[in-house]
Amino acid sequence: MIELRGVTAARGPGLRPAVRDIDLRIPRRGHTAIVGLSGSGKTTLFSLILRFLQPQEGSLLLNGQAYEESAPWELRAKIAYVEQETPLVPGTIGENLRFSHPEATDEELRRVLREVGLDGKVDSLEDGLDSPLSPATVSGGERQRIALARAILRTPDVLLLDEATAQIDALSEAAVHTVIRDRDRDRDRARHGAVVTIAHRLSTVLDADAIIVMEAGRIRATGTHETLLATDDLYRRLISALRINATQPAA
Ligand SMILES: Nc1ncnc2c1ncn2[C@@H]1O[C@H](COP(=O)(O)OP(=O)(O)OP(=O)(O)O)[C@@H](O)[C@H]1O
Repeated sequence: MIELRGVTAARGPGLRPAVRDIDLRIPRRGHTAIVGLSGSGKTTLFSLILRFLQPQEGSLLLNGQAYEESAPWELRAKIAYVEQETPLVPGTIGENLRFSHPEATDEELRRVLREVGLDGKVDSLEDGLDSPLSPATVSGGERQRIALARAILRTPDVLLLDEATAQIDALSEAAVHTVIRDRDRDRDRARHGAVVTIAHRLSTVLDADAIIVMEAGRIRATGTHETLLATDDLYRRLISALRINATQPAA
């Protein structure tokens, strides 16, 4: 479980805090979605959880242990992060997938490629996993799927996913959701660990067990889709901005 206690943090020295007085508990299992307008502090929460940023006030804990008491690598081994704009390393598909886990076998790489629906594409390439990966040859959606495949090579305790805002193809979108929630219980990440998304799509928000609404650096409200729809005006506006019929029942 990740816990933030009274956390206030700025993005740099001399800057005003980007998040203030954050009290948040992310359960060990399940899907937590963060929503909010641009600049409300969603990415800053991820930076804090990843320890890229230190709080000015307050503290963070992972499974009851204060962040300062663990080595950065210990935290990073438990937390996987899928960025919105995934940096690809120059090299082959295999090298990109093995970036954090050089010891992974070809069989393991195939398994995660299958999970994100890229196995067919890789198999169709003459050199398979040894094919060079160039940012010019993969779409934004495929990039995020490669990052996701990399993140799930070893089951992380916490999977942080900053969902792509750019239009991505339907297959990629579906693959991302399947990784969070799979009909196959063994592969359902939210059943085995914590999945935290910065959600930019309706389907992701609807999927969440808990939703956090950020506003101007603070947590404005927390709840399920149904309770927030009934009680929170900003949530309703965010949902309609996602061009959704707010009365549509949760899928
Ligand atoms: N690298 C940075 N340097 C300085 N200020 C920053 C930096 N990144 C974000 N901020 C500021 O911190 C505040 C919170 O930004 P943050 O990126 O966490 O919001 P967000 O909700 O993730 O927004 P978006 O949806 O646009 O990514 C904003 O006022 C923003 O201008």
